[in-house]
Amino acid sequence: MRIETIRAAGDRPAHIRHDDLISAKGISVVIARQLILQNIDLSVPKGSFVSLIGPSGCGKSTLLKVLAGLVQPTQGSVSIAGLAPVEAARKRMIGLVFQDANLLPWKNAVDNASMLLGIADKSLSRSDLRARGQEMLELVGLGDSAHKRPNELSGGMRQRVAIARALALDPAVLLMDEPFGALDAITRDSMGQSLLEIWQRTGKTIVLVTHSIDEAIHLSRHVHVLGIKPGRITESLDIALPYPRDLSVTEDPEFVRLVVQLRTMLRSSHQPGGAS
Ligand SMILES: Nc1ncnc2c1ncn2[C@@H]1O[C@H](COP(=O)(O)OP(=O)(O)OP(=O)(O)O)[C@@H](O)[C@H]1O
Repeated sequence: MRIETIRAAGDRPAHIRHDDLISAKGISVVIARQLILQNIDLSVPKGSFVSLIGPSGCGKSTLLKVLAGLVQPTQGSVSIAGLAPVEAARKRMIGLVFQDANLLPWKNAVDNASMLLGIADKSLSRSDLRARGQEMLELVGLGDSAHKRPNELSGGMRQRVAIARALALDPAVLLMDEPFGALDAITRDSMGQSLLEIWQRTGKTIVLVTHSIDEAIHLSRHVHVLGIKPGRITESLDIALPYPRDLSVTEDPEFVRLVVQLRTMLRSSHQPGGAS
């Protein structure tokens, strides 16, 4: 399955495929009279794993917020399964995970994991919520830590709870903004591997913002490189390494070749306003 990404307006395909869960067309964002994103087209097929990578400040988070309905584009439109993002979010189709887990310090892991679900569905009883929270903690490998409060959890464990909290809503799409950015290299690797396994088990569609070339290649089916000033998609790379993947994939010669290729793409993306 290929993801179509169009790099410039003149390049736009005549139609978006039916299996695209996310379809963003002609997205431009102006904030405080600054052009942050310019004419971004992005299609993400259902069940795919896509990463966005690019220099700091190029607009990756802004693009993710546009997909989530948190930022309204100045131009262009986004559809999530045919719905505007705000509507999709209202129907609990979007799960969000940020760099900071933002857990409630006075609640234990299981109550944090079910917190958003409890807000979204008032009909659920406390025991329903606990059961769902526990199920999600088990999915993220934290089944034994349900009773622990955030201050008793490591950074990686807190992020696992944040992922459990997003998954508890059973969203179609998981939008993740540098979720492992604050973790040490080894924890980050194992979190990436866990995320892959969760993705394979749940079939969610994932869009991940990352600064890590290795992480993008290890996890994704497809990587989009954003350039800076203004933020736009400059290149896209298919990652044809077969799934399931584990960390040994990083020693595969094809992985190493892709790292070099993506690094070269990223280098050019640092040139403001450079050719797409
Ligand atoms: N609410 C806002 N007000 C003013 N400027 C903003 C706002 N939101 C984003 N920007 C600007 O938009 C640009 C893109 O920001 P964004 O956070 O999307 O980039 P990013 O690629 O995610 O950066 P990083 O990799 O450092 O997290 C930056 O120049 C930022 O200062």
